[in-house]
Amino acid sequence: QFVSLRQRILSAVQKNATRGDPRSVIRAIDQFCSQKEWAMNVGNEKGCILDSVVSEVNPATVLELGTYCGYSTVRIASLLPPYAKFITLEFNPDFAAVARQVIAWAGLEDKVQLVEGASSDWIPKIKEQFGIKTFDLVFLDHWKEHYLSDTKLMEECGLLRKGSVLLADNVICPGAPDYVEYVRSSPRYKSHYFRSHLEYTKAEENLWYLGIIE
Ligand SMILES: O=C(NCc1cccc(CNc2ccc3[nH]ncc3c2)c1)c1cc(-c2ccc(F)cc2)cc(O)c1O
Ligand SMILES: [Mg+2]
Repeated sequence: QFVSLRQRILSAVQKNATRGDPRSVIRAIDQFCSQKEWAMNVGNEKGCILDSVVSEVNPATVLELGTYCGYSTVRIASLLPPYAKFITLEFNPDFAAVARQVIAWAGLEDKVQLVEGASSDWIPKIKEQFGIKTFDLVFLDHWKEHYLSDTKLMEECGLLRKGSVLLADNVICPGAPDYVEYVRSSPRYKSHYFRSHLEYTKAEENLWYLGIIE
């Protein structure tokens, strides 16, 4: 019968990765997606940039918008200090179901809270629901047309502070032009982009890094 791509990714992890070993989970997904079927994980090239930003910020609080199969979730969670609070938001229940199992296979289920629902519903509730004041790091990797509205919503909800770092995937492909325009022209942001490639391809891509200066 039909097996979805996300199920095939999960099977590749369960077959080829060692339980409790996050690096083997990342390697198994990257091998599957570069040798068998493309999937929209951030991938290893951009993943290394993500790793360096996480290590540099060394965040106590992290928000990820767009869990998908949990690839970037595992990369981030494996680098966090033990006291860190990490929330990842996924709208699609099927993606969330696979991500939970991938995160568990990596042995990181205690490091991250996967929340199912829409960012616009959840962002206003995060402070009270999770006891979080502001986020040190936000990784945007969900619907590209929601990057700008959700960034503004996070600002309005007081979830960003001087020094908060937003890291946005796919600002070129598929692209988030309104978001890039807004943060580049806003005096409140110091922005920087990392040249890279679309996951598992040679297509040009950028990861957009911005520090909130205020
Ligand atoms: O579109 C993308 N990803 C977002 C996405 C996509 C589908 C479903 C969801 C459902 N998950 C979801 C939704 C709303 C949400 N609100 N809060 C959480 C949350 C979670 C999310 C994407 C596409 C490409 C790509 C495709 C094709 C191509 F040719 C080149 C490039 C590459 C990427 O790296 C990408 O990240
Ligand atoms: Mg992406």
